[in-house]
Parts: sequence; structure tokens; C-alpha cells
Amino acid sequence: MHAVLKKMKNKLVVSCQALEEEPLHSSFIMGRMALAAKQGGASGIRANSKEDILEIKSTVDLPVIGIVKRHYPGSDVYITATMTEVDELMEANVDMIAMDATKQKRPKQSLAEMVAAIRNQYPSVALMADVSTLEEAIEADRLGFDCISTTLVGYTAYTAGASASDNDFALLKEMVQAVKAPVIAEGKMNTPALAKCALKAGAHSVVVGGAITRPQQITKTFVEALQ
Ligand SMILES: CC(=O)N[C@H](C=O)[C@@H](O)[C@H](O)[C@H](O)COP(=O)(O)O
Repeated sequence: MHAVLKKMKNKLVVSCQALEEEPLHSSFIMGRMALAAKQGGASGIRANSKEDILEIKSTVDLPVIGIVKRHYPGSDVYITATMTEVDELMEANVDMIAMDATKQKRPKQSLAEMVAAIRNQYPSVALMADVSTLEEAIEADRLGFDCISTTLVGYTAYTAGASASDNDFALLKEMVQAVKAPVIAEGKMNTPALAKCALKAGAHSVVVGGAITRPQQITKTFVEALQ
């Protein structure tokens, strides 16, 4: 198992992301979010863009899972879609690169080509496969990803509405049985109780984003509860 994954076993990773259209969009603020996550006991950070990651790395010494979200015409793949984004992440010295590993059409290189190119150019970085189905998890495992994450469950056209926690984490449990790589629970793990259940279901670690780092989302949960 890759050293960075050993550090995350049974632990919390906090995703610190605010896109351009979000109120906290700022590398400085994401660095502070990462510091808050560290002070709270997080064991890793997931973050978007070279700029945010450089700021986070200058603020905390936690391992960083990096992504670059960028949209390309003619493809629904937007999480680290091409080698251009991989090169940017390596300029920020990330510990792990996460990328869309769904069966959706990619803008340039195929998934297999990307994995081969990364292993060749950047042999020490860990690779996380963001998937939406069991089939995609199995394919990512075959391609040799270091870990597989449920990040995109509910976010592909063919899984819309689904969550990795549905039916007592049935999908996550199936993935854990079917692949040799560690499976990470990510996406809508919105409460501490749910995060704990994910570990019980066999997840290697849990990535939590919006429920910790998107105040507009947190506010909405309170407002809706009062209606
Ligand atoms: C689908 C997609 O683009 N997910 C992104 C992946 O990096 C982030 O926007 C999420 O915040 C992250 O996966 C954590 O999930 P949640 O915020 O639900 O805890």
C-alpha cells in the first residue's frame, strides 16, 4: 500500500474546495480551511487547483490529494481530465492525484493512457480513481490505481440521484469485496455518524467536503430543518 494511504487508514480527509462561483473562492481561504481541518484532527486534505494546493501546502503539513476541475467541450469529465491538469498538480507537489475514472468519454487521453503516462513520468505519486459504479471500480483496480473513491456516485448521468450510503452502503460494500485497492468513501458523507458507518462498511478512509467547508451548504441544512 502506498505510504500516503497508510497515513489515512480509518481517518478523515477534509476536502477544501470553493469554485469560482462560490462565496469562499480564494486560495488564502482554502489554506485557512485546511488549517482548521488540521486543528480539528484531519489526516489529509483534498483540494482543487495548483494555486489552492500551493497555498494549502505552505500552511499545513498534511498529505494532499489534488485535483484540477476543468471543463472541456464534448466531454462530461471534469476532474483531472487530461495530462495538462496532471502536470499542474505535480508542479504543486501533490501526494496523490485524484481523477475521474468513469466510463464517460474523455476529452483527450484515455484513462489507461493517463495511468501509463503518470506511472512513467511521476512514479512516486499515488493515484485515486473517482468512480460512480461497481464496474468502474473494477476497471480502475485492473488499471492499477492505488485507491478507489466513491466520489462520482450520483454525479454521472447513469447514476443520478444515487449516493454511496444508499441501502446501508451496499455499493461501497460490493466495491470492497470486488477490488484489491482500498476503497475511500467520498460524496455526501454529511454527518459524523454517516462517516463512521462508511468505515464500518469497509471504507479505508472518509473524505468530507461541503459538510465541513461549504458554509452556504451548511446554512441550508439548518434553514431546511426549520421549514
Ligand atoms: C462531484 C464532485 O465534483 N465532487 C467534488 C470532488 O472533488 C467535490 O465538489 C466534493 O466536495 C467532494 O467530492 C466531497 O464531497 P462532499 O462535498 O459531498 O462531502
